[in-house]
Amino acid sequence: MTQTSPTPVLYRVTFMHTPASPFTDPDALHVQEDGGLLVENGVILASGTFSALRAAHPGVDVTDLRGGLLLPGFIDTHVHYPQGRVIGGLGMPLLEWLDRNALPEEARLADPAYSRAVAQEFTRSLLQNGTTTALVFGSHFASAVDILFSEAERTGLRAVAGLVVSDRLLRPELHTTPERAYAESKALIEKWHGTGRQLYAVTPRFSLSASEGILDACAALLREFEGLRFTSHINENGAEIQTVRELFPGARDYLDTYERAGLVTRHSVLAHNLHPTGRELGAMAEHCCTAAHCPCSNSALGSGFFPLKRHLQAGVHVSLGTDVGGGTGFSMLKEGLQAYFMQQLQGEGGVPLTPAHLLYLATRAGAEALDLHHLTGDLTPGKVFDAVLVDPAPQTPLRAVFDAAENPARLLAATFATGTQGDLTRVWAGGEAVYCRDRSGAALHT
Ligand SMILES: O=c1[nH]c(=O)c2nc[nH]c2[nH]1
Ligand SMILES: [Zn+2]
Repeated sequence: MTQTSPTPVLYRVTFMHTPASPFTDPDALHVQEDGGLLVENGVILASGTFSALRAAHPGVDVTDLRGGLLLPGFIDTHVHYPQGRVIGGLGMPLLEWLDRNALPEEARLADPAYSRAVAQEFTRSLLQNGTTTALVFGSHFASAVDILFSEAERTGLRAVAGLVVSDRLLRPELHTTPERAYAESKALIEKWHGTGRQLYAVTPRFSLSASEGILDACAALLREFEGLRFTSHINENGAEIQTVRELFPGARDYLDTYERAGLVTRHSVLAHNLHPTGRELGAMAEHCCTAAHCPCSNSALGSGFFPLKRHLQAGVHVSLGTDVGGGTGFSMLKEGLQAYFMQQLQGEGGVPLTPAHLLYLATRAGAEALDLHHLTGDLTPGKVFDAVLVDPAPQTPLRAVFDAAENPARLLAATFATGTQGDLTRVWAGGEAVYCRDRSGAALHT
């Protein structure tokens, strides 16, 4: 990634963010109309009204973004790098979808030329959608994961990613051994963990495809290296859960297959968790791990409704993920809206989500899940300037709402309800403009 400019810039724009959680703090949403954000060396130095910041910093260059709405860069906590080209495999439950749709494509990433093209599409798709940090489910091939990290670092995406490891029940070319999984992961960790914006996540695909030996190899890596993250899948689909039960007769439940290997910690993010037991929720809360909720995928694969209320009541942290390609695209706006829909559809059993909840789930909740909230996830001074500008073009549905809005809260609600990638015109990662589109629709970066 190119160096950030050391020259300070004062951004003039209405901005919103959630430095706290609306699930616990009714005043979590901060709205600054005609705001100012002073950014230097990629870091936010000061924030407030534009007039106050202008008075305090009269000589600083101003970038005028009035007419738009600035939000923190989105944080997608579950997205599969090798699945961008198989979005849209509708009409199948999880295990059939894996066999017929996802795994044949994942096998193609053995070819470095193929994986480079896919990595470029993937990083571009995330940044164009305003996602500046992602917990990425990598590839089964170490060469493809190396290429992903180099593309992420080149484009400015903060990727928390790793080699996906499995040793049974997928396809032979996607299987490895505990020894090879350990050795290849270690080499990637030594090269990429903490390099630039990149971090490493130890990633067994799911217990269905992982022997105890490979889970132990994952645990050895977590013990050996500081600050690694851990991610996998859990409790997504009835047939999957039943198979895991048969494969681990000694385990109390699905979570226990990871827990007894020492894989469930503050740095663990488990995707889905649609069908948890009370014990699993209690243990997840105790270990301070996160459930990544992926509502578009859950709908597309018919996997079920996410029991958000039970997670919150148990004290389990929840973040949001697109789960491309089980999910339907890279938009965290669409994902937030689908989360809202699915809670609405549960009636009394659902949690009524406000636009503040959706913004929190799409930004700060992900930063907390990844233990990166000291760096990103909101726009308070001291944070890195990871941000996205919503600035709908004239004569578009969202522009009509923006122009008519009587208060800024309407802007946020409408952004989630009807905003698309086409309404996002600028994205910054670490203060650097990593995506920029002019009013004609021409992409100027990435
Ligand atoms: O939604 C999912 N997508 C996947 O690729 C996958 N692999 C295991 N379990 C999974 N669930
Ligand atoms: Zn997934």
